[in-house]
Amino acid sequence: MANVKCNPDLVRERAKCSFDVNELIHLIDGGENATKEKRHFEETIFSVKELQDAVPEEYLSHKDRYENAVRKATILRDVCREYMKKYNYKPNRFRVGHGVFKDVSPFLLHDGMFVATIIGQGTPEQQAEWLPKAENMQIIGTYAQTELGHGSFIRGLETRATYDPKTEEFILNNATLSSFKWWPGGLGSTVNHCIVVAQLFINGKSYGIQPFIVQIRDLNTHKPLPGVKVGEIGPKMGFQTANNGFLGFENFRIPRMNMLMKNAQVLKDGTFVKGMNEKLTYGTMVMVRVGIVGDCSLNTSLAATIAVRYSAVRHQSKIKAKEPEVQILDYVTQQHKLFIAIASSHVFRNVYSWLSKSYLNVMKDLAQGKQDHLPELHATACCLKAVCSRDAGSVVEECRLACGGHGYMTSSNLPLVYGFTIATVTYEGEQTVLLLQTARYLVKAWLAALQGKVLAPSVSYLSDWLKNDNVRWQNTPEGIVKGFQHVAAGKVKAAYDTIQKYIKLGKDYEDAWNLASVQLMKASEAHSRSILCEVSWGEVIRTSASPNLLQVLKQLAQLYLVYWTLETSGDFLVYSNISKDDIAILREKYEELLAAIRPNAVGLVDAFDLRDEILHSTLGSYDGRVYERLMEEALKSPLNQESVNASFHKYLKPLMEKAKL
Ligand SMILES: CCCCC/C=C/C(=O)SCCNC(=O)CCNC(=O)[C@H](O)C(C)(C)COP(=O)(O)OP(=O)(O)OC[C@H]1O[C@@H](n2cnc3c(N)ncnc32)[C@H](O)[C@@H]1OP(=O)(O)O
Ligand SMILES: Cc1cc2nc3c(=O)[nH]c(=O)nc-3n(C[C@H](O)[C@H](O)[C@H](O)COP(=O)(O)OP(=O)(O)OC[C@H]3O[C@@H](n4cnc5c(N)ncnc54)[C@H](O)[C@@H]3O)c2cc1C
Repeated sequence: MANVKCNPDLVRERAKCSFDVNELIHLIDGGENATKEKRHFEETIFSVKELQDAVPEEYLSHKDRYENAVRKATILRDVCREYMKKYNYKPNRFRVGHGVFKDVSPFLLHDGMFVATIIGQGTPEQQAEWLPKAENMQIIGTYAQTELGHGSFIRGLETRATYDPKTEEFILNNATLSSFKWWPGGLGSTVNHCIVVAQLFINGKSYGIQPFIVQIRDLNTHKPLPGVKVGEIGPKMGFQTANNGFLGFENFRIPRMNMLMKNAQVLKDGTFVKGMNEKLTYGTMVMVRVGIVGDCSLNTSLAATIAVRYSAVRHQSKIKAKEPEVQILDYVTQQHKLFIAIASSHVFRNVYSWLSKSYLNVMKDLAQGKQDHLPELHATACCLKAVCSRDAGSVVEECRLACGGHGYMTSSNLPLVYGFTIATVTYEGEQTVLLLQTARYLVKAWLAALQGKVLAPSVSYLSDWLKNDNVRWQNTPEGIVKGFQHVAAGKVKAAYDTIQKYIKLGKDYEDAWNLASVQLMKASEAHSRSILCEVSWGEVIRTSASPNLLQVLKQLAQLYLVYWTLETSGDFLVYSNISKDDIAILREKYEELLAAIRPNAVGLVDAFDLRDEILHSTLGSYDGRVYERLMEEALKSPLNQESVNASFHKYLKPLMEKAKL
C-alpha cells in the first residue's frame, strides 16, 4: 500500500502517527507471522479475477445478485480449499467474505452452524457419516430452527418429529403455517440438507426439542424431495445474499440415526435416553454467540476505518473565521462520534478472546462430564452478545451519520455494513431475551451472595459489594472499573428487591419477574458493561508492546471507560460514590483523551489492516481519493450508460406536451 498515490491530508496524518502501525497490526493478528499469512491469503483471494464484480451488485436484480453470490461462493470455496492444502492455513473467512460478497455468503450457515452442529451434537458415528461430506461440500446445509411463529421461545417450536418404532424412522410434519421454518440462511435455493430443530414425540409423549439432520433436496436435480415445501423469504434490510428461506414437511420420513444423538438418544424400540443436561442441545447457539462478539469487532473496525479516513480527507466549515476550512476530523464532536468506534473494536476483540478461552475451557469440562461452569458461560455469552451487537450497530450507524450525505450512498458501503451489523442484534437470540437470560443468573447469584455462598468469578463483585458498598470513588481506570461493578451490583439488588416487593404485594414469581423486567434487563446490561470494562482494561495493562504503542492502547481503553461512565453518569450518581466534581473531572479527562488520540486516528484505523477490497468504500479507501471514487462509482449506474432514458419519450415528453394543451 505504501507506493499508492494518496490524498495529501492522509499523507500528513500518517506522518503524524506516534506509534508503529505495523506493530499494532501484528498485535491484532497475533504476531508478525500471522500478519504475513493473512496478507498472503488475502492477496491470493483478491487477485482472483472471477471474484471481482464488473458492475456493483446493487444494480443486479434479486435473482442475479443471488446467482452471482453462489458463483463467487463456489469459486471462493475452491480457492480456499487449494490454499489450505498448500499452506495448511485456516483463514478468517469473514474478513475476505465481506470483500467477496460485500454482504454475506449463501454458505454462511453451512460453515457457521451446519458443520458446527454436526460436530457439537453428533455422536462419533454420526460425525463420521456426515462431517467429511459437509466439509467437502458433497452436501450443503443450514441450521433450521426459527419458525414463522417462534424464534425466541424455542420450547414453543411446532415442527414435529414423531418416532415410528415399526420402521425406525421419524416422521416430520409442519401441520400449521406458524410451524413453518422461516429465516435459515441458504435454505431458499442453496442447500440440500438442514439441521432441523423439532419437537420429538414418542408414543404421543413430548420429549422436547431435538436436532435432526435432514436431506431436503435431491443431490442431482436439486428438486425438493417429495413431502418438502421449501423456498426463499424475499428481500430484507440486509443479508440480501444470505438466501434465507422457509421450509415445511408433510409426513416426511428420516431414519432414526438422523437425530443427532450426542446428548439425548432414541433407541430402536422408542426408548428415550436423557442426556447429561438438556440445555446442551442449545450448544451451537452458545458457540455462535461467542463468535458474534468477535464479529462485532470486525464490523466496528470496517465502519471506523471508512469514517475516520473520510473525516481526514473531508474539509468543511471553519473553526476560526480567518483560517481555511478544516478537516472535519478536527471537530471535537466528530472525534466524539468516531474514536469510541475505534476503542470499541479493540474492546470487543479483547473480550472475544477472553470469552473464547472460557468457552473452550467449558467445552473441555463438558467432555469430561463436568458442567459446573456452563450456566456462567451461558449467562456471560448471552449478555455480551446482546450488548456488543447493540453497541456495534449504534457505532456503525454513528459512523455512517458522521459521513454526512455521502454516508447515505451505497458506494460508501456504510449502509451495507449497518445492514449486516444490526442483524446480529436479533439473530442468535434477540437482545432483550438474552439479557433476561443473564438476569436469571444474576438474580440467583445475588441470592447466593446474600446467603454468603462463594460466587463464580464473573459475579464475585456482588459479594464484594455486599461486604462494602461504600467504597470511595477513584478517578483511575481501576476505580472506574470498580464503579461499573457498583452500578451493576446496585441494579441487580434493585431489580431483586423489586421482585420481592411485588411478591409481597401478592404477585406470583413470574408476574413479579415480568413487572421488574425493565430493571432486570438494565441490570444485565450493566453487568455486561462491567465485564467489558474489566476484561478490556485488564487485557491492555497486560499487553506487551513498545511504550509508544502501549500509551495509545491505554488511551483507547481509558476512552472506553470514561465514555461509558459519562454516558451512564445518572446510574453512577445513583449507585456509586461518584460526585458531580468527579464527573466534571472525567469530562475534562475525556476531552484530553480525544485530543491525545486525534493525531493517531488515521494510524489507528490503518492498523485494522482492512484492504480496499474488503472495505468496498468510496469514502474509506487507503488513498483517500474520495470525490474521484464517488464520481467513478456513480458513472457505473446503468442510467448513466445512455444519454436519454426511454422513459423520457414514454412518459415525460407526453406529460409536458399534455401540459401545453
Ligand atoms: C454463523 C453466524 C450466522 C448466524 C445466523 C443466525 C442464526 C440464528 O439465528 S439460529 C437461531 C437462533 N435462535 C436463538 O438464539 C433462540 C433464542 N432462544 C433461546 O436460546 C432459548 O429459547 C432461551 C435461552 C431464550 C430460553 O430457553 P428455555 O428452554 O425456554 O429456557 P428457560 O428460559 O426456561 O431456561 C431454563 C434454564 O436453561 C438455561 N439455559 C438456557 N439456554 C441455555 C444454554 N444455551 N446453555 C446453558 N443453559 C441454558 C437457562 O439459563 C435456565 O437456567 P436456570 O435459570 O438455572 O433454570
Ligand atoms: C438476518 C437474520 C438471519 C437469521 N438466520 C437464521 C438462521 O439461519 N436460522 C434460524 O433458525 N434462525 C435465523 N434467524 C432467526 C432469529 O434467530 C430470530 O429472529 C431471533 O432469534 C429472534 O426471534 P423472533 O424473531 O422470534 O423475535 P421475537 O421473540 O418475536 O421478538 C419480538 C419482540 O418480542 C420480545 N420478546 C420475545 N420474548 C420475550 C420475552 N420472553 N421477554 C421479553 N420480551 C420478549 C423481544 O424482545 C422483541 O422485542 C435469523 C434472523 C435474522 C434477522
